[in-house]
Amino acid sequence: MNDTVSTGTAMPPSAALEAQSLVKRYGRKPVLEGITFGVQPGEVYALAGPNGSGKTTLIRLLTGLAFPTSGTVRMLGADLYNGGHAARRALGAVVEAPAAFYPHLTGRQNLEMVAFLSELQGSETKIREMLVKLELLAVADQPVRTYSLGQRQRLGLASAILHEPQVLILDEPTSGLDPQGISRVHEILSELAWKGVAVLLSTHHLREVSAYADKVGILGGGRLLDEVRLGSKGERYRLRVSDPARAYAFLRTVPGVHNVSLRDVSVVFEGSPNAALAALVREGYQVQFLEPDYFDLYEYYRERVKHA
Ligand SMILES: Nc1ncnc2c1ncn2[C@@H]1O[C@H](COP(=O)(O)OP(=O)(O)OP(=O)(O)O)[C@@H](O)[C@H]1O
Repeated sequence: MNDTVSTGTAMPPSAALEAQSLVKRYGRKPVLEGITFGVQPGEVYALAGPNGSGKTTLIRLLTGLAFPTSGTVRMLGADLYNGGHAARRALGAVVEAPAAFYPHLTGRQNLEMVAFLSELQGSETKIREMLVKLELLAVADQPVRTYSLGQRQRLGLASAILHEPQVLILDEPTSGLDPQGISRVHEILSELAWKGVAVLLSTHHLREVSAYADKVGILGGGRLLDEVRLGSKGERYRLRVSDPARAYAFLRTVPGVHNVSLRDVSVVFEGSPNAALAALVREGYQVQFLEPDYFDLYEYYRERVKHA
């Protein structure tokens, strides 16, 4: 496993969204087998997994659209299945995107309907703000049936976050969006997380999501195979040097250089690249290259799913 990430399924008690030992069977067919994980306030958690691994089923359980065979889901500490209103009030969600809307009503009217149903105060201003944020103002007064897929996706997100939920759950929020739409959604989700919202999304786009997710849960065969915490990028370096085994041992003694490891014929470390380079050159090593060591989530995922 890559050194820039850490894994584990331990769940601190302060998670805004907590799934505990979730099992789902259809008849005798097991779809999810004992899923336990949590999403903290301010965290973006991406669920990844091959087709049929159970992402949509898990999202349906987490949003109360389906019931588990056993296990619990808590939203801000309230039980989703028995706690009723308290848990659901905290939740905003788009499951099976794009969300369903009244096609003959305009985008604005659809949001008014959502605001009415969730008894939102001051909704006119909030709806306008949301239309601006999601870049839908120009089409706000057109019927939704005339919207493109990207516009529907953004309207779905608008309706999910209109009541300012503390937990946001989205099934593939960027599928069908163009690059500009994708980065707009990223910005919005990052901003919500920054404000303390716990965001859970499912995705097939690992390289895209690794740019802004804090954690990735890898589902495979109905189990949570791994959780990957994405480290701060650009702090690790990799170098190729003559006699890497000896250089590895030497770098471990250099001040300002830490967490040194040997990966194949490369030496990987954290800390100051200048300190490492100067020390190696001073000792007579020939350094062929030194570069930032970016963690490739996609490659890691492929290996993890292959060996599951
Ligand atoms: N209502 C159902 N009855 C029986 N089996 C079901 C039902 N819903 C889902 N399944 C099965 O559960 C498994 C997981 O399906 P799910 O849709 O959750 O996977 P997914 O990871 O979301 O897949 P994809 O990436 O293709 O969307 C599949 O084998 C699917 O056939």
